[in-house]
Amino acid sequence: MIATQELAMAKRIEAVGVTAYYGAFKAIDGISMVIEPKSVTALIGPSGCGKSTFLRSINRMHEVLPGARVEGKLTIDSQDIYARDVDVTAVRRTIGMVFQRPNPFPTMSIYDNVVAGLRLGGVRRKSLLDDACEKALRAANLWNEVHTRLNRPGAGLSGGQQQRLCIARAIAVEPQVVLMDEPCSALDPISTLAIEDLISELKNQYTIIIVTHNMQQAARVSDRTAFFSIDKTGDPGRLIEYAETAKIFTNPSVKKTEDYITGRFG
Ligand SMILES: Nc1ncnc2c1ncn2[C@@H]1O[C@H](COP(=O)(O)OP(=O)(O)OP(=O)(O)O)[C@@H](O)[C@H]1O
Repeated sequence: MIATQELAMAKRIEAVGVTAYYGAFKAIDGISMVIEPKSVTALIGPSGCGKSTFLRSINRMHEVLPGARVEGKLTIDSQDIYARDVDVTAVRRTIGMVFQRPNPFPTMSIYDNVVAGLRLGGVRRKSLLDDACEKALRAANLWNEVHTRLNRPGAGLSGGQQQRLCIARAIAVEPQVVLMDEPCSALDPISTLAIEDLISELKNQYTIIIVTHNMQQAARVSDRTAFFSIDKTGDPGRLIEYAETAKIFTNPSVKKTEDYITGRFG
């Protein structure tokens, strides 16, 4: 069994032949890649190529849908997160996730949102929760804007602030990996830049994987970029090219990558 403490040290992710299904439909096929610790990896590609499916395979969220399953191997620092004796809750707790639309718990205060995961994990002492709340909000660049109103509802913040609140909530439990599924797609350009700055800061501590449709964003925030694609509707998504972001955007090895990043398809 993977203990939380062991996972807390985990950083490097390796996918070997990861294939995911929704019922009989194969959505991604044979994805193999190594994601380095303390880096930002962008997943790009046309709609339906399986970026979100792959992302959700990494924290075992894909399988929560009825009929959905994952084959292949996914390891975090050599520990197989799909091994039969793995504690799935511990895996999910160790891998923070930020979604497309900010989704703070609507009836909870800002404070309660940030510490929700810690409370679920059994932390009760107020001083510990207070410290963790401040630390996470500072790390999410939100403390200065909200510290005088921690007891107000999280839903009362602007969209960009709500997304930073969701990032604070994700990092409060000190995961080593943070998955972000188009975290800026519902945000205005200023809030988007704030999140991008935040991602650049957070990578000093976390391994970050971000799905984005915005290629400028991938170019700005990521160290490595993985380009996924599908041949035609109904086919599974495949990893076409994975390399340093600068290489993908200036000198890709595969013609299909070049066609995509130059806007010729997708
Ligand atoms: N809940 C689901 N049930 C059945 N099929 C699904 C489900 N979610 C996604 N799919 C299918 O799986 C494939 C991959 O979808 P996925 O959302 O992973 O792609 P994506 O690259 O993230 O797309 P987008 O960029 O549009 O968000 C698509 O064909 C999609 O229709």
